[in-house]
Amino acid sequence: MSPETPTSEDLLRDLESHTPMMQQYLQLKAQYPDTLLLYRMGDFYEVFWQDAEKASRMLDITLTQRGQSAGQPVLMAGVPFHALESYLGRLIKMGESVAIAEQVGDVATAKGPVERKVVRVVTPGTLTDSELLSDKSESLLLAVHQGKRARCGLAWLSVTQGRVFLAECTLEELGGWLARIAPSELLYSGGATQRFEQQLQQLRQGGACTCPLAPRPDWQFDSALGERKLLEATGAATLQAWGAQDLAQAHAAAAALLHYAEHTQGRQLTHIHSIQVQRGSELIDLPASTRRNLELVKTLRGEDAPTLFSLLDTCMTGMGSRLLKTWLLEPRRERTEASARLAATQALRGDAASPGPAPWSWLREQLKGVSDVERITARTALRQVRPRELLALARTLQKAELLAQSGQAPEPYLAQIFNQLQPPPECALLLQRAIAEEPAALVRDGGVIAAGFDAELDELRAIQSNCDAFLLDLETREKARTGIPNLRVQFNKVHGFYIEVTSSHADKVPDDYRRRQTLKNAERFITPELKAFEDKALSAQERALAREKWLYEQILDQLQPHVPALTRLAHALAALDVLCTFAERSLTLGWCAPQFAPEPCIEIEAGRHPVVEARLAETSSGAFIANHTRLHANQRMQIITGPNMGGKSTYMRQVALIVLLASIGSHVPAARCRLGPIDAIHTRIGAADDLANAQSTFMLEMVEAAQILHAATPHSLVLMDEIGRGTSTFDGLALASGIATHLHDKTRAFTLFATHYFELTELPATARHAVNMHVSAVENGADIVFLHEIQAGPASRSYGLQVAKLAGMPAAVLHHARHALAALEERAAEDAQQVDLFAPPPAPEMAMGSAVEAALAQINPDQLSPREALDALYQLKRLAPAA
Ligand SMILES: Nc1ncnc2c1ncn2[C@@H]1O[C@H](COP(=O)(O)OP(=O)(O)OP(=O)(O)O)[C@@H](O)[C@H]1O
Repeated sequence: MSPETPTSEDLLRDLESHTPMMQQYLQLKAQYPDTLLLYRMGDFYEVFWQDAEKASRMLDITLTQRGQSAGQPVLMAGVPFHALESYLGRLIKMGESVAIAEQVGDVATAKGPVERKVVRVVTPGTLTDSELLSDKSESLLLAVHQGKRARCGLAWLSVTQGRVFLAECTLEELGGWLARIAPSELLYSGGATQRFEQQLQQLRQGGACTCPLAPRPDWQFDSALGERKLLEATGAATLQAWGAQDLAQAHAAAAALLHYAEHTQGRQLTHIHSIQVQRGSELIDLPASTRRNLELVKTLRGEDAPTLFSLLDTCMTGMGSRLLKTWLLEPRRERTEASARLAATQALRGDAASPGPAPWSWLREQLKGVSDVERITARTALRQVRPRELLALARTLQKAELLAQSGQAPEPYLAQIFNQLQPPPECALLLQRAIAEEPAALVRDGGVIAAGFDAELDELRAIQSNCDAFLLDLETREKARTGIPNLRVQFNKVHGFYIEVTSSHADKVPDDYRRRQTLKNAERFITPELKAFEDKALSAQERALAREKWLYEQILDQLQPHVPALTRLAHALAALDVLCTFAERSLTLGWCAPQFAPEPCIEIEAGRHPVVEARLAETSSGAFIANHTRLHANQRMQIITGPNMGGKSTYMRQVALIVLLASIGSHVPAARCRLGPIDAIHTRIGAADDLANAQSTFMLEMVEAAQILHAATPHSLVLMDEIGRGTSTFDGLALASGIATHLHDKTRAFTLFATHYFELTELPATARHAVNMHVSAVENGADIVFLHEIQAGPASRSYGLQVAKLAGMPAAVLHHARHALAALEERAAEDAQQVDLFAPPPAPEMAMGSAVEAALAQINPDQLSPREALDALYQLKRLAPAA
């Protein structure tokens, strides 16, 4: 921003001295100080001063200077009105918010600048336009409240859904929540402490969320206000129905959330009909690192494919794709829902022996072309819906009705879905009757309401289309009445309708003809009947348009009560779509139904990595080798060794993916799968320098490993891939052995521990719940052939040099390395003094005189009130040795 360019506050101070148009602009801008304000001027949207500089930089549009206002040169930049959506899309992608001021006054009657109003505020987290939204993902707005005692309140919603989500967590857990919710925009209080704000920024930089952070006024984060707003939005008397009554911190966040959402939409959100409270303890924990490492929805390079989601998502509708993504990222620990989905999928797969297409295939045919009922419903509630969307909704409701009737499903979960597919009858009927077959894109263009819906509109339209017939009819009648053979009834724009009689027949003109215009050889007349017709015809078009607009508003009014039922219907369509997808994927990819077990276990027979398998098939690079996994209460850890490129990472990831797929109620890429309770999937795989956060590869590795050791439980699945490789061999080995021992003895999580430190294969000798596994490879002369089979026992060697040869390492380097390796192995054999890596260490020494330190260690500053903090300080003072 150029330092000379005045800010809008500077300019506002001198409001009176600006031109009337700039005064109007500045007054509007004052209401949206942090938002780029696009100001409609004729065929352009203009931005001024600092906004102009910003927009010109971001959109690469020309910055111009035109005239002066209050002695200041006016800096401006503009975009053509017809290209607005594409510019908006770009700005939103860059995290910018945009307010759009349209001309709302009458240009003809306005004195001074035409009245303008901000009609829309488009922000990354509150998008509703289908052109700006991705079909396959939600755009979520999240508000975070800094509560007392290091607690946070969270409230989030997608404006295109009818549900608000609430949660509360500790400050430490916030990163995990942000990663899980993945908001498009995050609101926090401008009154939050500096430390809290820094923490948010750090989480953002650390990749927990990538969206813009927007501070909002502190008063909006008010718990009582939030509770009231939630009650108002849902129309409920109490929040108990959703178990959302005792969440004061989350209510405070909800207050700011709803306030902001309403502010951007310019109206109350009337389509919020339910609240969902999310408790961390109900979901299987998938930390950000796990989502990333398992490439659930993004590849490690940040692309959309190939990922688990891209492989799974053959949904027929955007609603289905979005729901599938939600299911995938929010697996539940409790298995009732997953079991219901599995039973439904089984029913949809059908019976191979029965004739005709399988249920899933027939249903997917019906789901083809189904419109985005969820978003159309939200846009209806927000009164932003376009005529063609209503037509699409009408057609989908017809389809849904057919589906509802066809679905005589004995399977209870499907029966419940089919039940909800029944559209509200009056709603379907209303839309069928009201909307024309091929409506114009916008109501203001007319031709939106169907013929036969409204008598008055039909009459107005009839006047326009029957004009010619009426005039011919009148001409015939008048010719007969007056006996003037060349009498003509005509119309021109200046004089309107008239009857023209040549001068030679002037004597036959009847008394009721009034002269309108005299020409050289003719006279033009008007009659009371023609005058009445003229009045009707000339205003008919305008009146028809006005009538259509009014009727459209009436239709929107009548649709409002159906919004909850339509939201349910949308959800049922989406769920049906995902379940059909589960059935299709299961059959196409040869997956099996998992079984849930009450006791701790992960048993997989012939498991495969679905994405690697698909890629091998695509590139015809051979078949994927299936592998078994057996983990249970007495065998909780596998130490996996074997050559580079042998398939260790693939194997570990496939176990995690199978566990996740089973947990969401999908079939899994295996011949058989039995799964006990799971509360988290932790992964420590690979390492990428986190330069943004100033963390080295090794530091990041240790931070992630430490987090896992703190968070994992006996019901967690932990993948550790080559821990310790980022530092010197001894440090790395020592740390790896410590971590493996801790996971085995203390955490007792199901652990897959891949390593190149052969020393670690000694662990199972003393750790009774650990076993050695290795990926097989065979040597073929100087080359190596990977078999990718997981077998019992430790690997014999690591084949690093052979892999380097495969990678095209120069022969001279390999020659050198072979010599070096031989020398190293010889020396190692000579001083092969056994070091017992797994011998228990002596108890850590208590440092002398550490009473102060011990007391300090007990203190958690985030959980102290100011009073308690002061007391603690006095206590420390007392403990400190006298100086
Ligand atoms: N079970 C399998 N069947 C067929 N091909 C496989 C299998 N597992 C792995 N591969 C192939 O081998 C490649 C390397 O696998 P992976 O990355 O898992 O090896 P790794 O043992 O972890 O190697 P490193 O120790 O170097 O990390 C994969 O990209 C895949 O193409």
